[in-house]
Amino acid sequence: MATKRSVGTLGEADLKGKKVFVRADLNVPLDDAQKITDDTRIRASVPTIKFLLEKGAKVVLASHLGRPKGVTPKYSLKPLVPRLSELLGVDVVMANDCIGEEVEKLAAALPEGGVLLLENVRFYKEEEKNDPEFAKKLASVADLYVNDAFGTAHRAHASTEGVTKFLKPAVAGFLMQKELDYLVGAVANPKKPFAAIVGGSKVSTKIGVIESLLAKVDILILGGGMTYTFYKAQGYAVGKSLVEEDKLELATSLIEKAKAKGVSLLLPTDIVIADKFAPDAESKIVPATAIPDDWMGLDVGPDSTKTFNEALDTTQTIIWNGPMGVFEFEKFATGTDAIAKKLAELTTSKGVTTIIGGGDSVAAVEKAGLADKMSHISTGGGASLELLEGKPLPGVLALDEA
Ligand SMILES: Nc1ncnc2c1ncn2[C@@H]1O[C@H](COP(=O)(O)OP(=O)(O)O)[C@@H](O)[C@H]1O
Ligand SMILES: O=C(OP(=O)(O)O)[C@H](O)COP(=O)(O)O
Repeated sequence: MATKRSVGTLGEADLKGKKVFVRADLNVPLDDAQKITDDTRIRASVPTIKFLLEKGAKVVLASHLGRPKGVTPKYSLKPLVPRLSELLGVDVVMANDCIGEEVEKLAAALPEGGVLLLENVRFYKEEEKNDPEFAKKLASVADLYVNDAFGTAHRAHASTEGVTKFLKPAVAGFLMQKELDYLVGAVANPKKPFAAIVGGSKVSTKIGVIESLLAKVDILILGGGMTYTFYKAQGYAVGKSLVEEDKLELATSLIEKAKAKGVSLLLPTDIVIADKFAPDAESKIVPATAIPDDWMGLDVGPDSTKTFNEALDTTQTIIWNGPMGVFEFEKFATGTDAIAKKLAELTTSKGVTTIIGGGDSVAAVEKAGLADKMSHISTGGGASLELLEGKPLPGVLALDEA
């Protein structure tokens, strides 16, 4: 698998006085008041940046946040500056853009040991299009490139892939290296039985991964927003629940493939429904087949949790990506908390290998105070699933070979 190749790492380059373009994944969850609700991804990016600063480098730091369409204040990286500054022990300078004259000036004025945080690279559509001109502009303010954004390594974007054509050396940061070391090992040769739990809201991204997962896992548990596309494909009424209409055929074929391959595919059998998408929504538990019109499924019910737990009791390796419900609302956090507790218990008492990936899944585990009970907390959900699929990660392939 191409992703297994060794990539160049830090320490091999002469860093003093050099401007280093660091692509991190600082895509952290923010609440309505723009307050960071989980800083795992920021903390995980600190060792690489600190190392560079201690070597006398000047760090130009780039990331995306969310999935903005154009410049959207809600997705600005500005709210991250105080926490970043605190963790790094330097006053991080924030640019209003990620390319252009102001960025050039601020980068040129950076002292050794200074950090310039660029504004959200996804404010430009050219980022996700991997536009070479845009990549060239990003690269123009630095001398070399470090990719520490494991969570975005499955995206061939300008700041993760295109930029490496213009900056050499292009090496992996410590977080990227740590994630690859752990996940490639755990995933290439998992202890069996092997279960994957997939939930969350990025249905169209993750449903495609399921087909390949069926070739690897013994048990596949689906929950969260993934559920309703499968329900609808089976002819159930799903009310106002999250559904990807153009994935219904795929969902049907996945159910059939799971059967043919002898994979135990578990969908929730009961659901916590809500009359609106809000923390104070009215809620009730209904069978999967009985979601009324105008209601939406926001969590898995207690019977489902019981079935999932029994299945997980038989496993040796579990990879979990995507919450079981809208855990940000207390009323709909029960199914997610139950999975977090079960995985912590299996890790500590039975030595099961548990890998949690994804910004929100990790946030849920942190919120439950169980992060240190898991075998590995990964900063990438989609990225760890694609690695598990055996797909090469473009952000890794673009780096220099060791
Ligand atoms: N039934 C559901 N309907 C809508 N959103 C959901 C549902 N279940 C979970 N979610 C949402 O999914 C989001 C996380 O999805 P995703 O980004 O795919 O996970 P991760 O960040 O762990 O990879 C959370 O914000 C959660 O509120
Ligand atoms: O949060 C992320 O992915 P994840 O939710 O799969 O962990 C990464 O920052 C990538 O974001 P994207 O899925 O919008 O490209």
